[in-house]
Order: sequence, then C-alpha cells, then structure tokens
Amino acid sequence: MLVRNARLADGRVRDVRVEGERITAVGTDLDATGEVIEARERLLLPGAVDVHVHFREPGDPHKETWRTGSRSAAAGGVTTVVDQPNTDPPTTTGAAYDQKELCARDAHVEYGINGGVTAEWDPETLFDRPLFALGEVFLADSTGDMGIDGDLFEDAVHRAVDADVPVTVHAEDATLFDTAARDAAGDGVGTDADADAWSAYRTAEAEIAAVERAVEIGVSAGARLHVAHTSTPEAVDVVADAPETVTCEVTPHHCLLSRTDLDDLGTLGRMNPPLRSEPRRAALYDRVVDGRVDLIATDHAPHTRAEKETTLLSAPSGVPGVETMVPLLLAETRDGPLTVERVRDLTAAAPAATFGLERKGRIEAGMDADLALYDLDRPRSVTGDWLHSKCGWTPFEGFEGVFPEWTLVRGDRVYDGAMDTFGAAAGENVRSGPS
Ligand SMILES: NC(=O)N[C@@H](CC(=O)O)C(=O)O
Ligand SMILES: [Zn+2]
Ligand SMILES: [Zn+2]
Repeated sequence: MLVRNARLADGRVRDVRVEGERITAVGTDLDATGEVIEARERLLLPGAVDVHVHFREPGDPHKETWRTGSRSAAAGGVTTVVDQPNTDPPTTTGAAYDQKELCARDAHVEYGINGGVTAEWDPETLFDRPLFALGEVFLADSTGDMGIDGDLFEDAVHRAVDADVPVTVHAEDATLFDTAARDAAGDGVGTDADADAWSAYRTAEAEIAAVERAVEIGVSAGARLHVAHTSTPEAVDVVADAPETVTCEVTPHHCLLSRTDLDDLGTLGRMNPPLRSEPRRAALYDRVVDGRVDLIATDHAPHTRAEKETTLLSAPSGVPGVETMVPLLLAETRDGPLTVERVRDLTAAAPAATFGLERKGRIEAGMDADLALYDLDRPRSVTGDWLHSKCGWTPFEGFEGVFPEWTLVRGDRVYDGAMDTFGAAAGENVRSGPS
C-alpha cells in the first residue's frame, strides 16, 4: 500500500509505503505498487500511544468493554492503549492478569496491561507476566479503592526495579485533603451539585507533596518512575527538576478544563486529581506547550451518565477521553498555542520512547504501520452521542475536534471515518511475542 502525498507533522509532503505490518519507505515519488491512498497533503500522524486508559473489563462491562474502548481509541487516532489495574478483580495477581488478557482479545488496537498493588497483591505471579508497567499505583483512593501506604509503595518500587519494570503512580496524599470542604458539599444532583467542592477537597498541595515523596522514593530506588495525570504546574516542575528516569503525563482535561467549568459540568466533572483553578490550568498547559511535560495521556475513565448524575459524594470519579485526545489537540493547533509537531511528540513519539516501544510512535521505515490521516481544515463539533465509548458522554461537548479520516494498526484499516466502520479486532500485546 502507498499513502501518497501525505503532509507529515513537520510540514514535509511525503509518500509512505506500507508492506504488510510495517512502514518500509518514506520518500518522494515512490513507485505505486498495490493499493494507493491519495492523501492530498492532508496530515498523516503516527498512531497515538495512550499509556493511561481504564477499559473496565473484567468487572464493569456496562461502563466500557475492550471492544467499545478500543473502537473509541481507533476512532480517535489512538493505536496503542495501556489499561490500568483497578478493574474487578484488580490486576494484582498473575491469574487476574491472565483474565484481563482474555478480555483484551477484543482489542481493535495494540495494548499493554499494567499490574496493580494492594495489600493482597501477589508480586511473584504478577511479575511473571509481561507487565507494561507496575501501576497506576494508587497512593490515595480513587475508583476501585486501591489506595496503599508509603511502606507498601516503597516495597513495590523495589520489586519493580528488580523485575526491570517501570512504575506509574497516582500521587495524591490523602492526609492533605480538606475533608471539611468535602463534607460541606450539599446534596444537589448533577449540575445542581456543588461540584467545585471536589476540587477544594482534593487539594493541589496533596498532589504536590505526594509527587515530591514518590519522586524521592523512585529516585533512591533507581526506578523508572512515571507520574500519572499531574494536574498542577508545581508537580510538573518537581518532575522536570528530577533525573531523566522520572517522567510525567498530563491529561487533555486538565489542560482544557478548570474549576470554572464545573458549574456546567456538575458531577460529570468529578475526577481524580480534580480540575484546578484557571491560573493553575493555564500554567499547566504552558508546560505542555513548551515541552516541560513529557507526554499526554487521557486517563480515559468512563462511567455511565446515570452513575455520574447523582450527588457529588456518590458520583464515581473519572471522565472519558481516549477518542477526543488527538482531535482536541489538533484543533488547538488551528487557533491555539500547540504546534502539530508538539502534538505528534506528546501523543506518540514520547510515550513510545518513554516506555520502550521501539516500533511505535514514529513514521519511519521499519516502524509498525500505525497511522492516522487528518484533514486539519475540517474540524467537527465534539458530541457524546457520536463518540464510540460505551459511556455515551464527554466533558468536551461542543468543543472543536479534528477526527481521523482513517486509522491503520500494523497496516490494517481498523477505522474508516467516512463509513464509521471498524476492521478486525486484531490488537496485540505490545509486551509479549517476538520483539
Ligand atoms: N481518574 C479518575 O477519576 N478515575 C479513574 C481512576 C484514576 O485514574 O484515579 C477511574 O478508574 O475511574
Ligand atoms: Zn489515577
Ligand atoms: Zn487512571
């Protein structure tokens, strides 16, 4: 197959040859053998690598399944996802890992499976499996109530170092939460709830202190430590000042939404860590734009609208995002601060490099043919009805997004945007099999 006259992120127009599962040439005037796709100078990006999703199987298939979650990924130009361990059962033993791997047979995109840590975990059997990473290790409770104490975290980090596995951490220190602010939340429902109380409760200081402590532990253990969903500029700076073995991710929702949006979002906007003040959001986004943030990941955390539209204290935490990440960021290159190259780096090249995926994240001969084509001149309005996640809603309703025309995974067209159809569920585990 030949993708002819594609505009790459750096502006060059090139032909890209795909043979079987790989890109075999990137050049000009390449011979057209086999199927030819005329890109007509539309934008070709490497498939995005989202190292933080929650696909909810096993346990909660009413929220999301591997089928619906991976379709949502493919329809958003994401070709590799990494699933987190707070499922039911939690992915804290070898047997639980195997159970999740069976669910992942429905994946339309490439995937990794993380292992989790609780008091009941079984490191022997867990590290026997090809973990993508150990994590997200929860230093405070979030969905799944997997919060652990500092001693167990330290022990887990040492075991991960011995197993040569990176660690990802959900860093909040619950002793620094403002429980009075939480308890003051009334019993309004949905958009009538005082959703801002969640941001007042899970303080910025709680994140900053937990990130400082996690980084200390990670560095002294010699770990590869990745901080999940940093939501404050201060926490990003802690990571940026640490050795290169420490990295962080930021979510699109912490870049594009702030506490000022909670009047409209109500309980839909409850997530951990919570939305921050407008100045903090802007300072966080600055760090994404200038490259101090290592990578973007979505923390795609679907819950049904019915589950979310209750009181603030009974609503589950989390928002979906895997399908809207690249589209929203590309829309930001039209009239916002981001460049297309930065979007490519943050969503594909950097996550692949950070987690050692040698054949992902770049458009070069020898790489897997994970690709998506976009028309930057044709943004659409984001709407939950149209997205493919089972949860059926988005916190970005009405935002502009540039969605892919098609998405390839290892040379197969897994998503056709014109038809809104999907190819076979042939995603593979990026940590198993021949490398
Ligand atoms: N971010 C969230 O608010 N929720 C996540 C868990 C998590 O990442 O903390 C979920 O699984 O629902
Ligand atoms: Zn988390
Ligand atoms: Zn998460």
